[in-house]
Amino acid sequence: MKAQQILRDYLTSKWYFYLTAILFIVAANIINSFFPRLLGRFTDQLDQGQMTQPVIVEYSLLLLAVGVSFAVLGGIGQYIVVRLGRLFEFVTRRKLFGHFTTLSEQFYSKNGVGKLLSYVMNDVTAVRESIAMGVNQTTNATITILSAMTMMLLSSIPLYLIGACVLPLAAIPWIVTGIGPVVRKRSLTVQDSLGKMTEAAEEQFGGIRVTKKFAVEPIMMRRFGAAVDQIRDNQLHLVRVSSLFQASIPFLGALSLVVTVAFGGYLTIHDRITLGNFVALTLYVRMMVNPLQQIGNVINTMQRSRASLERINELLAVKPDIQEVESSGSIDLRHAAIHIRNLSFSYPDSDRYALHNINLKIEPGKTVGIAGKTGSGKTTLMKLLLRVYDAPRGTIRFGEVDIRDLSLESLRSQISYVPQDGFLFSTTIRDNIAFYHRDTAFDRVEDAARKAQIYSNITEFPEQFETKLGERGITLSGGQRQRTSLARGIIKDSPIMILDDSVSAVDSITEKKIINMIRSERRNRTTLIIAHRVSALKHADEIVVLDEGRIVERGTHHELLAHQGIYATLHAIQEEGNSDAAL
Ligand SMILES: Nc1ncnc2c1ncn2[C@@H]1O[C@H](COP(=O)(O)OP(=O)(O)OP(=O)(O)O)[C@@H](O)[C@H]1O
Repeated sequence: MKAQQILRDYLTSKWYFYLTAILFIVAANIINSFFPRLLGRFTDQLDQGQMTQPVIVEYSLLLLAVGVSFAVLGGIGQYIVVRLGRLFEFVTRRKLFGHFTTLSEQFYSKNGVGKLLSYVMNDVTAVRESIAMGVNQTTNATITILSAMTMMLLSSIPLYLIGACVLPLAAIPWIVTGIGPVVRKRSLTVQDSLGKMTEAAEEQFGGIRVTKKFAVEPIMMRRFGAAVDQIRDNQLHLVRVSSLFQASIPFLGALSLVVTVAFGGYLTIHDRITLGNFVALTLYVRMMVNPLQQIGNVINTMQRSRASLERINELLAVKPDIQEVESSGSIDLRHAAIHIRNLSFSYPDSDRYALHNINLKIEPGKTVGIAGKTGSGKTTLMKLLLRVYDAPRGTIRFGEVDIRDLSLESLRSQISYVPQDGFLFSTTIRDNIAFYHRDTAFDRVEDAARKAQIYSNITEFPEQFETKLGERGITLSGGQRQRTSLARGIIKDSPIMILDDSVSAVDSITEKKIINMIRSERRNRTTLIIAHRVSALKHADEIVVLDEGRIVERGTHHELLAHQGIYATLHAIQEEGNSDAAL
């Protein structure tokens, strides 16, 4: 995507509104340029002793008409431009958010949430400001300068005088092109450090509970302080150069006025120009300084927002890691066996295999338990089944269809994945459980809550299922969160269910009830259970044990106990724990 793509598309789609706004601003400025001319004439009549009461009234009304027309027409033009700028902000944020939803886990593990927020907030605002300002002030300035020049040329002010007066202003474009790129570069650094600060803030707020429990607030303050200091340094670096830029333009304006007053004044006292023309000339030169300053501001802002625009466009150009093939289709996973053949996988930025040569066939309707130490690859295997990451082609099939030939919608809508720490949204418990279909009947929500053994907890809250969670509501305990997330998985009622350590935070009695419920609910439907506790796995049709990414044991509970390997050791330790607890 080209650097200016999103902006160009927007401007092209709204060109007629922009044109209307520009016409209003042009008309306002042309009318405004009559101001000095009227005052010049007024001065001449005053000078020649022709001033009468009706003339004063006439000039006052004319000046009033100029002022009102300028305000009304300019106001309308400005309103349209500002409105369009806001619309751009809205459209771009929606587009960015829509794009974020297509990007994969890998993208999010590389880009912190704070950085992405900074794109959506700071960068979009910077571009919006620059378009509104750009159109408004550029039109204002260009027309004011052109009409001032035209008016000067149409009056009987000598050309050499006009030339001498506007000469200092000619240096402005030279300054603009010289300093502009420096402003842009420094502003890119500022935006980067703003992104880093948002990222740091996001992490600090996210981890505030841990920080407090470890009483390490000073360390966190120092770290955050470092991010803020970095911004200050970068901002000052930018301010130095942009202030120099801003200050040099009024200086040149003042220089023009000095020339006008000195040279124009000299010619006036020698009767080479009229007093009225001298007044008009001074006003015209004065009138041109502001627009020139505006042009400088616009260019300054544009340079800054260009950096933001580049970042937005780069982000929109990021392709999702997981791509669907054009011919992707859907199959009914209820009757499809899962075939995993010679599957080896390493994460994109890692040089070691997370899974080695996995071979596993899961017949439809069977329950498979997966055990293994932490880091042995259990979740990775599940991520590959959900295509959070892509497994090499040919290594995972559902029935006869390669996973890569299935549409993501078909695959993911038929798998219910319950992670160990399911994220709950800041909405009601009901909406969290009915996440997959918000309009699910209430009795089904209640039923799922009962099955997940969370019903009685929910009904104890004053607002029961309508209780809000998160920032504006209550905080659930770890075990309650896990069971709410389990209810969300149960209600989906999918052909395949994956419980990824989903009952690790509940007590053994509740775990037993949940496992029994899963066994009866999911009879004849494929279920994969990852667990560290043997009690959650022992009823599975087959149990596989992973170690360092390899399947090292497989069989039923009894076969594995007889095998006297890792599983049997795990069982022995846990049994011992239970009997210790019983003593
Ligand atoms: N996004 C990632 N990028 C790189 N390496 C990863 C990523 N996620 C996991 N790993 C690595 O892959 C290996 C397997 O991790 P995985 O999460 O599958 O283990 P696990 O068996 O599910 O562990 P646990 O029981 O603790 O959940 C680990 O060495 C881990 O560090």
